[in-house]
Amino acid sequence: MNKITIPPILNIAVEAGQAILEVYHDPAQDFQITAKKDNSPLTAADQRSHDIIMKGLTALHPDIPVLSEEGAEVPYEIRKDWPLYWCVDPLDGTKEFINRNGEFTVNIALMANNEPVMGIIYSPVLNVIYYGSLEEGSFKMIPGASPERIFVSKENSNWTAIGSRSHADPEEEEVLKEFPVKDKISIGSSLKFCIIAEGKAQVYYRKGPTMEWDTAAGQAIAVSAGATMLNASKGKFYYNKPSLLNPGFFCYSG
Ligand SMILES: Nc1ncnc2c1ncn2[C@@H]1O[C@H](COP(=O)(O)O)[C@@H](OP(=O)(O)O)[C@H]1O
Ligand SMILES: [Mg+2]
Repeated sequence: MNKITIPPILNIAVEAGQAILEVYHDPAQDFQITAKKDNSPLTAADQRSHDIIMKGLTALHPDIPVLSEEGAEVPYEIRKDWPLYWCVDPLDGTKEFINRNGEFTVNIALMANNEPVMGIIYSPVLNVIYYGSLEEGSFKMIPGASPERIFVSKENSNWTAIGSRSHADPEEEEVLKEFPVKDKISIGSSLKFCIIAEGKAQVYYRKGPTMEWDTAAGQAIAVSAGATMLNASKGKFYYNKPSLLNPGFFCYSG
């Protein structure tokens, strides 16, 4: 097996993000929206990003399987025995992409024994990469520039909560009362985990549904920067479940 290192994966994420941007900035594109099973919009950009990531990851690591939102469904009976796999969301924040507000990301996570151990998130519009591994910590980088190490906030009071722009649940406010929250901000996509990782917000509570590929890379980056990820009952947050639908969760500083 080839040694797994982060830099070539960063290049794949940036290449995928640039392909997304070509669609995003094309004024002739009406995004060819079709309905997926969960009714979220599917665009040409999702598919282009998926193809680049699949090609890139399988060329680098032909022996590591890929579970992608845009890939074929893999039966639980097969994936349950994977010791290592990539969990990929080629374009997270499709609603934000369609609304052209820039809040979408490319997400690649390495899963070892069903835990996110490495994560890469690229925001094509911001042209910023967040990445991290449990071994080496988390970083923020403009492609081609030097990476900056990032850490969660050490703030004990005056917390900022971060939540979904398009899928917030009114009951989230209630649960957030157990944290010292003073402010609330909303943003689309896995950027929420990155903002926790760089200490600009302290808690992300999500009541409503997400899929495993929405959280895997973000969890790896946030946890590698010092955050805690728990399910909504404060238990362990599991991956590679028979259903890839996530329960509610908390991701918070410390
Ligand atoms: N009813 C539902 N069932 C499953 N996942 C849902 C969902 N509604 C939203 N999501 C997930 O929430 C993600 C968006 O989160 P956010 O609102 O934080 O940006 C979506 O990612 P995609 O945009 O990649 O489809 C989608 O996977
Ligand atoms: Mg997603």
